[in-house]
Amino acid sequence: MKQSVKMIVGNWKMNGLAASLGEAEAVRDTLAGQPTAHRVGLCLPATLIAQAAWRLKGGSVEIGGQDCHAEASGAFTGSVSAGMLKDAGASLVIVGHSERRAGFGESDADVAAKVEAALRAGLEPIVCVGETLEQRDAGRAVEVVTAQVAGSLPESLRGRDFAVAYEPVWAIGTGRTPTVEQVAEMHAAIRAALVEGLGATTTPILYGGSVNPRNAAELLSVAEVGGALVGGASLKADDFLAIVRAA
Ligand SMILES: O=C(CO)COP(=O)(O)O
Repeated sequence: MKQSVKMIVGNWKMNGLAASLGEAEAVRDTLAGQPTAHRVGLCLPATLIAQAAWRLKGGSVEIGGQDCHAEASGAFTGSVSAGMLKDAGASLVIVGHSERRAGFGESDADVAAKVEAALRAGLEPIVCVGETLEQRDAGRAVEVVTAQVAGSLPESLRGRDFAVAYEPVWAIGTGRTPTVEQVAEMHAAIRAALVEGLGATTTPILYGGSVNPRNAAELLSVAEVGGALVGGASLKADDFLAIVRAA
């Protein structure tokens, strides 16, 4: 199904200081003057969320975190809980990003536990899946991603608001993107897995990986692409807004 309202979400990763929130304010101001039908969000470093919530108050930009702990509180030095993100002003949270899966050893079960924590805190999770180049070259992309969907999305998501982001690991930060045929194949497989597992027929499936103002319109026009999860190009308001306009 082609979804008309898209979800365009920026992931700033470990980038940005208080001064960088000027870019977020520019996004807010532009959307105030030229409203869009699409949902627009920015997933910020945890340190900026409270200040962003205050500075962007009243605008249409949704604020999110980039990860959360599976527990609500406790002796987990350095970690941030879903409830803390919510308390700071977030409404979204990315979970299971490949940089967390690879760099921090997060398994599908770990991701599912974080999804549960996000739901308990009242956050809308954006659950990331995606194959490595090695897995794609071995012809296993659909199998790998289907297994990630089955393992990372708990039954408690049934009927809840959430999104899935398909982010092929080899497309992240590389300037390389899959062909529209590859995107269509992967998003169709993810939709089938979502319908089978959770009856989720309309949950947005975002595409992420080297989305930029030049390729956004083509990627966002593919069947079952319900939006974009944008890394590097979300750091500058002009680029991010160009992607929103391309949707
Ligand atoms: O990982 C990503 C978003 O979560 C994609 O990053 P880039 O857009 O920088 O490739």
